[in-house]
Amino acid sequence: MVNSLVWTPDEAKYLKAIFRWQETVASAEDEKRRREAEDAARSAWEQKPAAEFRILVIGGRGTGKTALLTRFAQGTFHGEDHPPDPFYERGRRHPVTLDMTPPTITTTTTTTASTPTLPTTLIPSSPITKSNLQPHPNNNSNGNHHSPQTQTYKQTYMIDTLELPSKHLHSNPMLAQALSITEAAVLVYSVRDDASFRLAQGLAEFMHEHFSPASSSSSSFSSAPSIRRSLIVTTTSSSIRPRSFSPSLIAKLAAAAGNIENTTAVGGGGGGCDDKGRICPLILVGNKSDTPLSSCSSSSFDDDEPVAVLQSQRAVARMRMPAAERTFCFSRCRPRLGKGWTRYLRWSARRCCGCGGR
Ligand SMILES: Nc1nc2c(ncn2[C@@H]2O[C@H](COP(=O)(O)OP(=O)(O)OP(=O)(O)O)[C@@H](O)[C@H]2O)c(=O)[nH]1
Repeated sequence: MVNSLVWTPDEAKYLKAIFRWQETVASAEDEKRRREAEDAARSAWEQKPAAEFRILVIGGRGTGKTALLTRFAQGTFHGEDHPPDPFYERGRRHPVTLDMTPPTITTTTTTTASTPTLPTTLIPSSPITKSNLQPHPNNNSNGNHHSPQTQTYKQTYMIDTLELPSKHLHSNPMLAQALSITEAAVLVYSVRDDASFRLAQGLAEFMHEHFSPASSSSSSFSSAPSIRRSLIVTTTSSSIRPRSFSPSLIAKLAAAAGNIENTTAVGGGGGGCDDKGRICPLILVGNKSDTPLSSCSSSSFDDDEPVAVLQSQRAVARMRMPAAERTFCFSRCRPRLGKGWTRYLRWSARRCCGCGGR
């Protein structure tokens, strides 16, 4: 029937079939992603992670922290209709494998591609084994390399994400304690909810103060500011020996936890170092960006882009510290739809203070 919401039996049957088909496709895809995530986790675990990192995920109520972490660890999205996951305990543990490039490698001897050798002093943070060292496709494969040489290798890290319950957000001691046991923070707000953004700004300011050398009782920072960039980040996990990691590596891992795709583009964010010299990269994540832009209020737009993006950049710019890498600071995501939001990434990259769109 035209112009009517009453369907003929045939139309109803047809629509039902379509909906059932869509459901089947969606759940099959989700199931496939979940299985892939599990396989990846298993094989990464077998490779033995080089280190563990704790990443704190904070943000207002209902901003999608659980959704982000479920997407991160399981590759799936649990909507309102899904029953809660009984195994979810305010956090997820999941491995992340990154392509690593040693900062500089100069070899004076002839090496072969099958048995690459790296000067031990150039190994960045953890042992490189033959199994995870893979020649870069651009490398000369005839075996004769002369300096400079670039080789990438894969390194797996275990990420322990902790979600801070929103009721603890207003307790500064609680938040400070949570920050003191984590290596990086993912700060989440919902792009649909101004109040959650204001809360995120307040949290960012708190973190700025918490990690600001100015608030530190130690005076060594003010006397030697140039040392800050190379300060050692140590993990507090008793099973891991303290060692040095670059802030950009931690930022990449935090980006992975925050479902920020293309982590090679994310070098760091706001943040700073506390009085123990710990550097805490911060990544600000605008969640639920699957909302069609046109459905948001027109006052939220500027040149077809939401003002929240600019607000986020300002918020992070305000808290940028000399210790933090000056590259990426925040991004938007949509765990509901999974991957595929590089448009936002590129958009933010272009506007991110001086980092261009690498
Ligand atoms: N459309 C859409 N909905 C989302 C997205 N992420 C989360 N949600 C929904 O938002 C609601 C809240 O998500 P949660 O992940 O439970 O949020 P939370 O921050 O963990 O909430 P609290 O634990 O109460 O603080 C749920 O109904 C999710 O399905 C998204 O990217 N898009």
